[in-house]
Amino acid sequence: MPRYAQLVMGPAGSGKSTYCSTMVQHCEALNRSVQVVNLDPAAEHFDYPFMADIRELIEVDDVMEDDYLRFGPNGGLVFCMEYFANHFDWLEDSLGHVEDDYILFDCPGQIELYTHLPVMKQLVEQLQKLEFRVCGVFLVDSQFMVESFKFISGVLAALSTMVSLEVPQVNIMTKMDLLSKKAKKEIEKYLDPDMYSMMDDSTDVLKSQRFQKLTQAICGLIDDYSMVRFLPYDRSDEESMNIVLQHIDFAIQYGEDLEFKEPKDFEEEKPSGFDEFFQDQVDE
Ligand SMILES: Nc1nc2c(ncn2[C@@H]2O[C@H](COP(=O)(O)OP(=O)(O)OP(=O)(O)O)[C@@H](O)[C@H]2O)c(=O)[nH]1
Ligand SMILES: [Mg+2]
Repeated sequence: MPRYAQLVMGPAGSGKSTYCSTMVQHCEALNRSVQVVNLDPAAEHFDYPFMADIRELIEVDDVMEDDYLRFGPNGGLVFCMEYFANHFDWLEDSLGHVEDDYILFDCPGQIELYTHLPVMKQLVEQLQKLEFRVCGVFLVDSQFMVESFKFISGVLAALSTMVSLEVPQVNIMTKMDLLSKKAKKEIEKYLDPDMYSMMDDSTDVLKSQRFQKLTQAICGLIDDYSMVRFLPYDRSDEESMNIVLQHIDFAIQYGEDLEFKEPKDFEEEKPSGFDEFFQDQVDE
């Protein structure tokens, strides 16, 4: 039986830890058992129970305080993640070998982890070795998406993660509950990839014509290939959480194995029936 994993990624403060805690509560209400693993060695506060915590292995503060290493917070985090990649046996021991389990991995917010460092890809490969079906969940804060050039940078960050990890990915716009009615309407165009090329920036931030043209050209490219789309995530709206969960479940085929059992049982009877029939014919 496979196991299921969501890698919850995204820029700093995009709402990854909040997503994990609200998703666990949502799943509990649906009678589904979901666990969380903290992979952020700099994390301090959690409002969810976790099954494993990377800080048992290594913590950013220890790396920064080390007289020999002398890292700052970002370099320290990269060091921690590389150390983690060299000690995946810790992860294997912490996860155990429970079939059919469903785990959310709360990742750190440094964007370089998703764009060019190899550690996330190594983590995906390790999880696949442990029989996990992995779905990337990339979070972007909806507050930053109201101007088109900011939206493009969100799209490109999501795209570069998708390309480097090579697993199905669901992109999510978080904190929708903070948007006003007007902003919600405004943001609808960002939720429909067919509209990307038509995006027109109404703010006067984009004064340079060439910058505007570049934005439009990138939007056109994304639109032509329908490469990236976003789902809204509103933690105060069960329906929006359900839609996100359904997309992820579909991407990792959660529950498919259960549906397979019935037809298999039915088909197993058929061949033996045919065999008996043909055996009878031979006997005659
Ligand atoms: N209103 C609202 N606030 C949110 C939501 N998601 C996150 N927040 C707030 O945004 C802040 C950052 O959220 P976190 O969940 O810690 O974000 P994160 O991505 O885990 O941050 P890092 O781990 O530091 O990268 C917190 O103050 C949260 O309460 C949301 O859906 N709605
Ligand atoms: Mg966090």
